[in-house]
Amino acid sequence: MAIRARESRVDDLLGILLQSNNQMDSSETARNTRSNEMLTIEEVIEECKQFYLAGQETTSSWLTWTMIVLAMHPDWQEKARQEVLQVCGKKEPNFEALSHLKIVTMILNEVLRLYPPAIAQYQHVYKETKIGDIIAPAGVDITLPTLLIHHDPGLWGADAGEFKPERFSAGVSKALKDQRAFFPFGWGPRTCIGQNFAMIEAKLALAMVLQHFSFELSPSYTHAPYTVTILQPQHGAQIMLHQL
Ligand code: HEM
Repeated sequence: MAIRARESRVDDLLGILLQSNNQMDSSETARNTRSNEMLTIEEVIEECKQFYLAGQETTSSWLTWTMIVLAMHPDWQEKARQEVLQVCGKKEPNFEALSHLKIVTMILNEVLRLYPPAIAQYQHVYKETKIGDIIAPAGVDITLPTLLIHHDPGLWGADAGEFKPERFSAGVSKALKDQRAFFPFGWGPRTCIGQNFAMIEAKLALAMVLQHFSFELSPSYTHAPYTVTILQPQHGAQIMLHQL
């Protein structure tokens, strides 16, 4: 994918995300101050639906892209498998073991960078907000193009389009100069509430696949990332598994 963000706008766009989260209007504040009250049963039902919708396709897309990318890069697949076997053997990984999977975490972060399930994030401006040279009037909707920013060579280097998990070898904070440019789960007070859960889920699923199978792309696979709400492989992910 040849994707370029207009570099001069990137800082402004990132700033908008932070500032708009800090400048909630009175209705938003009122919503937050309700936090001590009991939820109604309808609100509990809506929260459950939200968890289901926000938590299922996103993690499934993440794991699908991870399988595709590791099938394309057998060297990283093998490195990840060796780490899992060293830490967990063939036993089902427990929480403690998952926290020691450094290479797996680097790979998962790099997949989130290249294939963020949520390709953009949307902010509504409640009251006029000035960020740098931009004045965002009340009522404007702002799109933060996560996918473009995650692929921007100005932020990530000339190899921004390449799968290089080693960029995350010292953690997210050291992967790039401005760590606000990596935001697969959003940012600020409304950041994804499920992100730690999702990371555990993805590590567990990937570790168990690596323990028991090697995998490669089928000749019928065509690389065509596209979005219908979530970033997905347009023609499916045809992957051949070989039991180990
Ligand atoms: C790869 C997995 C996931 C990705 C990429 C992802 C991404 C996101 C993003 C971008 C947002 C918007 C944040 C913002 O506006 O700043 C969000 C919000 C949310 N996510 Fe996730 N998410 C994932 C997994 C999950 C899971 C597993 C759950 C629940 C079990 C979940 C529950 C939520 C909820 C409830 C919100 C709304 C939070 C709020 O408005 O306060 N997400 N997620």
